Amino acid sequence: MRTLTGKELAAAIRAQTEAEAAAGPQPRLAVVVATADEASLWYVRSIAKAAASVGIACDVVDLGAEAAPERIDDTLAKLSADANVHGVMLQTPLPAGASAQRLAAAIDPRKDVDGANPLSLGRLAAGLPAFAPATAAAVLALLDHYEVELQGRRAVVVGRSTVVGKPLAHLLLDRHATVTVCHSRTRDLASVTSTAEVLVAAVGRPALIGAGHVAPGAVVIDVGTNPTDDGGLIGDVDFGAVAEVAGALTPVPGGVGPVTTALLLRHTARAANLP
Ligand SMILES: NC(=O)C1=CN([C@@H]2O[C@H](COP(=O)(O)OP(=O)(O)OC[C@H]3O[C@@H](n4cnc5c(N)ncnc54)[C@H](OP(=O)(O)O)[C@@H]3O)[C@@H](O)[C@H]2O)C=CC1
Ligand SMILES: Nc1nc(=O)c2c([nH]1)NC[C@@H]1CN(c3ccc(C(=O)N[C@@H](CCC(=O)O)C(=O)O)cc3)C=[N+]21
Repeated sequence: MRTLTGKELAAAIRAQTEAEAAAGPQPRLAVVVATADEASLWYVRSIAKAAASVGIACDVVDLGAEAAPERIDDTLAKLSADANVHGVMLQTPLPAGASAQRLAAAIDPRKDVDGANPLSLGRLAAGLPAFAPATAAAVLALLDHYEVELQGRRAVVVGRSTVVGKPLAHLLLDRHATVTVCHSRTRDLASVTSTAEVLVAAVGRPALIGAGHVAPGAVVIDVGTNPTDDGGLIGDVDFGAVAEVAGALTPVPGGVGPVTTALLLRHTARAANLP
């Protein structure tokens, strides 16, 4: 079994991004936050730290966990109109009553470095240039880095969120995989996932995917980052059990996560250099 780690790939992407960022005016990313969710805030801090390390300016605009949707909308619109800001990201989760899908429409698609605007998802589905959500792009980047063949192969994505599952299904289709998407209403999940040559879990349920869900030799990508009681992190895949069956598997932590952060910064540098 090959362990597909993401740290080295993330470092390589950051190095490239540092060079891209240095080639023009300093890129600036604005991260809009309206949550007290610890995992989400951890991600924001790691974005800020990684941005500093590659020469990208990062403003965290914290509106507080009680922010009204109108205020979030207004903030996104102002940042989208600000010529000094090249990338705008709206962090999830959001306060009750606020819809990420609705609010993200206020992000200028040219600055939509986490592919959250419905226009970005539509363009992705249509095969037009757009920023993909960094997490979905990270799954593709890992598969490419480890030279996993996609054309003609059976790929199964578990999860259909706008941030991960849906855009990822389009990216895999675009690479000529035969794609099946599963979700909470899927009947007999294991019977579907065990047909996958490439299996991606993006659910948010600790160790949902066990040995019985995986075909021998399959490539398994674990997007899940579920906090544990002792302050650690566990994926959607039961690593120990699936490692006995799979041909290749990403670890959590140290798999998709670091690549996600690196790609968000790459997108920001590219947004700053758009003609
Ligand atoms: N490493 C990284 O960079 C990132 C990691 N994540 C992590 O990925 C995971 C998924 O995130 P996200 O997509 O935002 O989550 P969402 O909660 O938005 O979506 C979860 C999806 O999983 C489906 N689902 C839930 N339970 C089951 C089940 N028992 N069987 C099959 N499908 C199920 C849901 O189905 P339905 O649509 O029917 O409700 C839904 O489509 C989380 O652990 C999150 O922390 C997220 C973003 C980035
Ligand atoms: N609009 C939006 N887009 C997102 O992409 C998004 C979001 N909202 N809200 C929160 C989730 C979560 N997320 C993570 C990204 C990287 C790691 C990551 O790098 N984790 C490290 C380890 C962290 C640790 O050890 O605690 C790793 O996997 O190695 C984790 C989680 C992005 N998210």
